[in-house]
Amino acid sequence: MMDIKTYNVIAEEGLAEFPKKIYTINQSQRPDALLIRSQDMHKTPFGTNILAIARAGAGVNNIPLVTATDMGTVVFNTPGSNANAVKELIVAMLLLASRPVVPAINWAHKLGGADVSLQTEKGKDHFAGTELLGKSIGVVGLGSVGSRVAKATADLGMKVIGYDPYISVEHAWQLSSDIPRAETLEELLEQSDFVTIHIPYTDRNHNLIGAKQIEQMRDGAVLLNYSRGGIVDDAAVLRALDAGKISQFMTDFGTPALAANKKVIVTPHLGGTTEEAEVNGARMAAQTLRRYLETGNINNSVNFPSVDMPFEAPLRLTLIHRNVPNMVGRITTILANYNLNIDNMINRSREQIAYTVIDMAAIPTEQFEEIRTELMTIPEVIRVRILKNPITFQ
Ligand SMILES: NC(=O)C1=CN([C@@H]2O[C@H](COP(=O)(O)OP(=O)(O)OC[C@H]3O[C@@H](n4cnc5c(N)ncnc54)[C@H](O)[C@@H]3O)[C@@H](O)[C@H]2O)C=CC1
Ligand SMILES: O=C(O)C(=O)COP(=O)(O)O
Repeated sequence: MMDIKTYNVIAEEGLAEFPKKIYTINQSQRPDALLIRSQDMHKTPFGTNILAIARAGAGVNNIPLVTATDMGTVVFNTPGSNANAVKELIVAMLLLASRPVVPAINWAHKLGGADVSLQTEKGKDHFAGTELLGKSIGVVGLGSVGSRVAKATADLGMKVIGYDPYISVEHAWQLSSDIPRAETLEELLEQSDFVTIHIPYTDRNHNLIGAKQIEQMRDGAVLLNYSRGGIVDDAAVLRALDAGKISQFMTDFGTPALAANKKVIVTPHLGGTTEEAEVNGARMAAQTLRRYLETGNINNSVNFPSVDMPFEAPLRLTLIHRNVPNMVGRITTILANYNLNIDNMINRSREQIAYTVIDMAAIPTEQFEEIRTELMTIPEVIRVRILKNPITFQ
């Protein structure tokens, strides 16, 4: 049996992916893997018993990736699972930035008496807005969310300009060729009535939008941050709002200072919070976790290489080790000493870490621990697992 520990609200549909015959959920003091959303894993200790952490969602800045990698803990996310939810919220926020719908509703609800319609017609002009049609929007980051935002806003008749110097081939294909791309962030900022950010929080992206970038924006522009706090320098934004340089800031990452400012609209980290996105993310995370725990195959990892080798032999050895020369030689020498014949093998690396998967014929279960211990004597080996093929193992 393996135990999955969860943090945050994880959709039942995702948990249902774990068959009760082989998994328990939140039952063990020493779980085998974690299934989380925004839980701050920098402040949540986890030990080497944790083989993997699956983040149902996109951002992984809540997970100490270097520590996890050094411990041999594979971290996954669920690319694109909540991108439509974020896109739809961005459309809503753009509309709210253009038309004072919320104050207008609050006003309308307070109206009373027999002449409500008279008061309505007399007062509604206080709530006149503007239209999105023909306005320009700069989309910073053209990944799963940004590419969808670019398409949706183009469909609304906005003039879209994108910026993503690191765009993946897959996302570049998804992006309409009609959407022009800026060479520099400055070029995007200078041309946009609205600027929306859809990039991960990394050291490099800390305060990507600061005082200098805000100065490059159009006077009266609207800024949206539905990526992460820390990507936008909130103090610089508040100064720019007070000075009238930008007109509104809409963010999913509130602070007391932001919430106290009338030109700021704060939403409570709602981007990925729809029923559909929660189910998508939980299912995808659970499936990815199961694949890794049961077969050792890796996809959608943010710290380990992808590996997809059909599990056909009775036994599979998986080894996480440092990416240094002659590892495969040293590993196979040990296996040869046990007279073990290799059916299939794959070795992949990603930066400092490497992953070797070896398929072979059945050996007695009693030998597992001895072989595992011997392989662990190689100093660069971090973790060894021996997986039984549930179909072929005798
Ligand atoms: N508010 C919410 O609830 C949600 C927030 N997010 C945030 O949005 C981020 C993006 O999500 P996805 O689009 O799904 O991720 P993604 O990985 O598909 O796309 C991110 C894109 O940003 C680009 N990028 C990175 N640094 C950049 C920079 N300095 N300038 C321009 N482009 C840059 C990358 O090349 C990539 O194409 C996540 O990392 C997460 O922090 C995502 C989902 C929900
Ligand atoms: O996917 C992301 O990066 C998000 O920010 C969504 O976070 P959540 O799963 O709603 O806590």
